[in-house]
Amino acid sequence: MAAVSKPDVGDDALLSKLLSLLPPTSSLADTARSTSSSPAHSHPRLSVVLNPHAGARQAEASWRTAAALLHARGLSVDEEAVSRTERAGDGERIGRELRQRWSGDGERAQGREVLVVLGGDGTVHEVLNGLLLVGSGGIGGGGEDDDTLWEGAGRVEVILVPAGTANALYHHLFPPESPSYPPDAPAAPFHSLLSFLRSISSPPSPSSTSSSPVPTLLPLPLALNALPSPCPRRTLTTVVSSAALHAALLHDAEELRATHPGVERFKIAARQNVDRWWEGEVRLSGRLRRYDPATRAWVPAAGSPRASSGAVDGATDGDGARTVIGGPFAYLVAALVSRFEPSFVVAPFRSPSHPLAPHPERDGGRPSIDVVAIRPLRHAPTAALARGSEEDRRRAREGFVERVWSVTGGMYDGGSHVDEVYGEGEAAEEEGAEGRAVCEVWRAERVEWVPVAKDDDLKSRLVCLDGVLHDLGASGGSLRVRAVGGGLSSVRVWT
Ligand SMILES: Nc1ncnc2c1ncn2[C@@H]1O[C@H](COP(=O)(O)OP(=O)(O)OP(=O)(O)O)[C@@H](O)[C@H]1O
Repeated sequence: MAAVSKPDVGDDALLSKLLSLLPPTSSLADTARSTSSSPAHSHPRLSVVLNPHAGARQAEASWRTAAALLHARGLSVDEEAVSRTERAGDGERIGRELRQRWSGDGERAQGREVLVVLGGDGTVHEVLNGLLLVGSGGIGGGGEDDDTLWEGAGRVEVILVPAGTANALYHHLFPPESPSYPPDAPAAPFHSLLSFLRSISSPPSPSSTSSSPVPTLLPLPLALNALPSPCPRRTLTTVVSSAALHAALLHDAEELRATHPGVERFKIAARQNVDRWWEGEVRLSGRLRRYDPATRAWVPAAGSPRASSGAVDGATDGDGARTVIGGPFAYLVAALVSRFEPSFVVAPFRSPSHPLAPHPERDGGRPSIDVVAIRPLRHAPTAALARGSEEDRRRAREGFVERVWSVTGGMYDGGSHVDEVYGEGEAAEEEGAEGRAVCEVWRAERVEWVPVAKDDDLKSRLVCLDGVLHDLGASGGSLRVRAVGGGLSSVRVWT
């Protein structure tokens, strides 16, 4: 990083507004240099990855604003430190190259690396995979535990500038319903950058920015996904691993991208798939809990699983509980973040400010994933109908659609679906409110999805990893997901 001439400022009024949100200081670079003995303040080196193709193609414009803001605070970025993705998948190459540069001998092998990512979730996903996933690992035999994450990850600080369509990770970190992050404010895309700049400024004066959120470096939640033969590979996720409706609708939504560039394409695609059910089972293990709508708290899940069909195993494996959840499923996601769109809150307990959020101390430093599922056969009338003829089963699926819409309505209503319970006599298993939950939520360390794969039905086998679709194949392959990160050695993001 070196100071360069003042970049283009597309919108001076916006720049002034952003500067007014920062504490006054003569030069942040001076401040950073003068306090370089402290790791938190050591001189940061900035690199930028920009996806010009993401979302509504606003990444270049956002970068002009971000660059101007950095420049105004004495932290300009050389053009050679800015990488633009040139095609799909390019983010991974750039992430790999950054790791190689940062792991070399000399100065770059230590100290802070600040990475500004301008794109959507897909861009973040690609860059982090290239940056963090090292070694060939092995999925067979030793399982996904053979994998290694780059040991230098703890030196990397990410600044997110949302430029995609959904920007789930960004809105998870800066929820638009929070008074601190009003979605229509000019600063809305720059909260992460502002936090970083606040962190290296002199302490705020009592009158200046006392209402600003305290800048925090938050470890990014990550999961390692192992895909089966014949194309075994590992992928890191930062948002979601999913199957069933979520994966199927993303498949159809991709075909709608050209005609419907905004998030409405996801709703159209959901309507095309909402009456489908997915056969298979989910295996949960590690530290395992289940949400109880009666007490609005986590309860231990071992010994208390209730599946509508299929095997149930509540055994303890020495590393926590192990439970098998039988299908069919109408909805199934393993979420790392609270939401998949700004106000589509699928896993509310992931939200950093929620009382049931993952908590490094309470969780003993163990990372987690929240599994959110809808199993139609937990609804007694639906289960009764589904036991009949093929035609009855079709009617059962159609009849259950309104339940799925009701749950997704709750997702758009701040995440209220987690407290939706069946009425008296409606639940297939009457075991208190926990048994009557329409939508089940578990928190686990490891999740395995074992679908009943059908040769002639791609959607029965599809999984979605941060928006990227994968076919598990027709030969009985499963998706294994393991929570990683969340600790001191993780990549962290400015919030
Ligand atoms: N120059 C490019 N041309 C075409 N595609 C690109 C280019 N650079 C990156 N891509 C691809 O663009 C895709 C979309 O990017 P990204 O996911 O960041 O935006 P989005 O889909 O609009 O947002 P979100 O994932 O937040 O909904 C990525 O899958 C990436 O591989």
